[in-house]
Amino acid sequence: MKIKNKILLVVNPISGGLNKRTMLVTVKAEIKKRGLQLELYETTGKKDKKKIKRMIEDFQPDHILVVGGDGTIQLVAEVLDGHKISVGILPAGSANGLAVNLKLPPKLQDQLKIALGDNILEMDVLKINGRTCLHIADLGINAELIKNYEHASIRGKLGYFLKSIPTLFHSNFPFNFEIEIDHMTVYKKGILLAIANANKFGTGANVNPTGKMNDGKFEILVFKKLNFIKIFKTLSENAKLGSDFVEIISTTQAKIRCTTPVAFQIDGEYVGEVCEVEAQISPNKLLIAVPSPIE
Ligand SMILES: Nc1ncnc2c1ncn2[C@@H]1O[C@H](COP(=O)(O)OP(=O)(O)OP(=O)(O)O)[C@@H](O)[C@H]1O
Repeated sequence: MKIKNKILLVVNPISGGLNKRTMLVTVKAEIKKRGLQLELYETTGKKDKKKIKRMIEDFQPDHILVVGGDGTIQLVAEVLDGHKISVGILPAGSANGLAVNLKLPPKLQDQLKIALGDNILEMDVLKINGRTCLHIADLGINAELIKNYEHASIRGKLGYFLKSIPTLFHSNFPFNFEIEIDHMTVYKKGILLAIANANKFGTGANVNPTGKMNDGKFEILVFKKLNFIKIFKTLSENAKLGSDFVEIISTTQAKIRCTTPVAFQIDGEYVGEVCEVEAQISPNKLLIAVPSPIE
């Protein structure tokens, strides 16, 4: 395992609506205690990629610690595309979908041990319509919910639930999906088509229980109908979802077309309505610190 001497700490000061001051005191104290060199970068929302790239060239870090939500981790992953620098996450966003999938613990001290530890996962990264996806993207009803939730005044799971009621009434589901994989085309009808590198949505729904983040593949999940009991079951760790509820296709690349524009989200961020999506596994992995070795 590569020795970590130089740590670049990337902090998003606004993510999750949290004040990071106390958190940063703890993080800096731990880095000092370990005798590591530290450089801090605070994101501004403007030209962050370019500025982080320059810091990497100047400081030559061995490891990057990210304090932020999924958007900040994506930003760092994009800067690191092709680099062999590892990343540790200190989740500080509103949903923290990647942290949920990596099973990171809730306490900062435990997160720090993992984020500075030696268990590094060579994680697959998806490129979807040219954007980076680290855990789950989807077309359909969940993306519509995320779009409405972004404008909601009540945050958290309650806000998501309250927003779901009008969304379900106004949605045009089911949608017609044309899925092209290796020159073979299949047609599916469903309420939601997910493109999953990981197992869970940020809300904890375990929709892809057998998916692995380091197998060089992703899953296309087509949810056929709106079955609230089955959706509720996905919140259990060992959810068994029959093919009458969800159909799963494992692949390395796919083109998906819809007959009408459908709401689309990547890693919990609403992208817009699209008719065509192209997804493939990137040749470059993201080296990410995880709680225990993952085969
Ligand atoms: N200093 C800043 N001021 C305003 N916006 C910022 C700043 N730094 C970063 N951003 C914006 O923050 C967004 C990324 O936030 P991030 O996804 O990390 O947190 P979040 O939205 O709270 O969390 P999650 O994705 O887990 O729900 C990007 O849109 C980026 O442009």
